[in-house]
Amino acid sequence: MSEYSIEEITADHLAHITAVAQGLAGDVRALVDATVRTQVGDDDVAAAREHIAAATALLRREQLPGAFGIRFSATAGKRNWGNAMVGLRNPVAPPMHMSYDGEKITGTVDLGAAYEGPAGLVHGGILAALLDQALGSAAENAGVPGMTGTLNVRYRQATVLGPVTVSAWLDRTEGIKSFAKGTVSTADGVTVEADGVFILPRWARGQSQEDAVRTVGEG
Ligand SMILES: CCCCCCCCCC(=O)SCCNC(=O)CCNC(=O)[C@H](O)C(C)(C)COP(=O)(O)OP(=O)(O)OC[C@H]1O[C@@H](n2cnc3c(N)ncnc32)[C@H](O)[C@@H]1OP(=O)(O)O
Repeated sequence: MSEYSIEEITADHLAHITAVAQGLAGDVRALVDATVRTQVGDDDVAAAREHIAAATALLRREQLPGAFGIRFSATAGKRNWGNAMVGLRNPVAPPMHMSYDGEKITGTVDLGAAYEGPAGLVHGGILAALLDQALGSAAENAGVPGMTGTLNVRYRQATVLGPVTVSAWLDRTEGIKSFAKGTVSTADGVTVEADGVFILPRWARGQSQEDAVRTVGEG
């Protein structure tokens, strides 16, 4: 699949482009938060829009033909920098920071005003997306990656905007199907529970486990 590619880069270049991408995405995230919460008058909004249009035109000077995709390299491992939940250069991603402890995955994320659903609370679709990512990554991390087939989400109590922790782990596998579970927690305790089935797509079946992780995996 063309969205997965090999791109060798040096460690120095990786450090440089990481810093540039994180800086830009962070600035745009701050702009989104400022946009949701601004109370300035029309003139200031008009002036801000001119600046934003100029910045957009600058960035449009040179663009990828499509999405970032998922890139592999010996130095950088896997780069899913366009990912909507964890992508390092994607300002839409909150982003969720993932850490790995054996087969358990922990995602930490601070959800601000841009992720609101009910007043002061996190949008349920955002929570489902974070869980989809974490459960899928748990399956991938355990060496049994797959596309989300089914994701069941149970919202046990409201999730207040602010810091949340997403936990995920592989429950079991059945052939090409991986079953993962996870939770979202805040200071209030567990707010959401999820379980999902992740299925190796037909085109990836028969590959070695290593190849499957490099061509199906995303987390
Ligand atoms: C990848 C690592 C990811 C890391 C991070 C992930 C975060 C992001 C995750 C995503 O957002 S993935 C994008 C959302 N998901 C998709 O777009 C998936 C679209 N669907 C497909 O690609 C295929 O339908 C799928 C790979 C899920 C299943 O492939 P097939 O339709 O060819 O399945 P097949 O007919 O061969 O059935 C294989 C087994 O899976 C079962 N199955 C099929 N579809 C299912 C389903 N949707 N839910 C549960 N089980 C399902 C099916 O019953 C059967 O079970 P048994 O072997 O026990 O008989």
